[in-house]
Amino acid sequence: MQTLRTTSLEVRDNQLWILDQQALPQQQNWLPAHTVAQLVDHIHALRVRGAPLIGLSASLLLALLGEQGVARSALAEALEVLRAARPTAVNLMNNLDRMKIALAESDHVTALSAEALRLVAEDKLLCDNIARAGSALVKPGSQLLTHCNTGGLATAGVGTALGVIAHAHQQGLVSNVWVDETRPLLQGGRLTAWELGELNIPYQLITDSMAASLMARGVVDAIWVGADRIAANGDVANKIGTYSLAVLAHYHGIPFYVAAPHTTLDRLCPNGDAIPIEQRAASEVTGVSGSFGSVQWAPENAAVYNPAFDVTPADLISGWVLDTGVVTPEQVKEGIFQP
Ligand SMILES: CSC[C@@H](O)[C@@H](O)C(=O)COP(=O)(O)O
Repeated sequence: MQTLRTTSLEVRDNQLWILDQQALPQQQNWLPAHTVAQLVDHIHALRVRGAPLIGLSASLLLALLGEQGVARSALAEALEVLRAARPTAVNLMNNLDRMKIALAESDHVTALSAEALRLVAEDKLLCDNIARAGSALVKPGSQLLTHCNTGGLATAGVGTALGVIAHAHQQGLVSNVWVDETRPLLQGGRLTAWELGELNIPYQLITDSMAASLMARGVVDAIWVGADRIAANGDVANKIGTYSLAVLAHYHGIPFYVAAPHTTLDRLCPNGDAIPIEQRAASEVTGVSGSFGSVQWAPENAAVYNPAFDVTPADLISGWVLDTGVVTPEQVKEGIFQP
């Protein structure tokens, strides 16, 4: 396969490499993702993360394994193992559905490579379209608040919600970005802060619990988040903490926007209750670990509840900003996301 490089994925010497998103921003380590076991381990550990990126990494690896001569039956098994790597983000399943069709073609090796490269190229375009559609909603001088990481690290392009913010900033519309640190794994504090710094976009990092008082002070003009799955009724699963922001935004009369590619839409999922929510290890809540090592502050054997995502009901969402344009609450109520 041709050499390919995004912010956090690389195909070099016919092998897949990933930028370790757990070591960022202190270290920029490119790690091999040459086997299914390696990639699944990276996905579990969130070294590869973000709904679009998970799907793209799995598709590229399948294509590369095909080129290396792995048998069609073994590729089919690999596809199912990859599909189960993370349950909430539907982009993984959507991308692998397309790879499965390629796998069934007579020249499956060529078809898999072409499809994986097409998915990467498409994702870049989807991000650009989302950024353009979303920035039209940003008012001059805005202070925007975002949660988790939805930038170039999480996609093959400029990102989703963060792509909107970056595009709006280029147009001179953004005066400040409030970055939720995003407990427990700190994707905001580590990754979004790093990306905004690289892009020279002014931001201030806050702990998640500070968002309410900022809204009460009137210094948040809009909230922009990504999505891991959008159900047919418009409910959205996204990083834990998103729902609290939506409730706060509703109370304070602040617009709350979800930005995502159409690959995040699951028309067959009727509502948020039907979205599988990943439960994660207790150690993520009892302490913190990273390139600096590990610290635990909770008592040994503390009982922990650690869902990775929550569901924001459609009623709290002001607009779904897709690559196809802005979808309004009225359109969602009329059934635009229904099958
Ligand atoms: C463009 S990324 C969209 C979502 O995947 C993002 O908002 C998010 O919740 C990521 O969660 P993560 O657990 O870091 O993969």
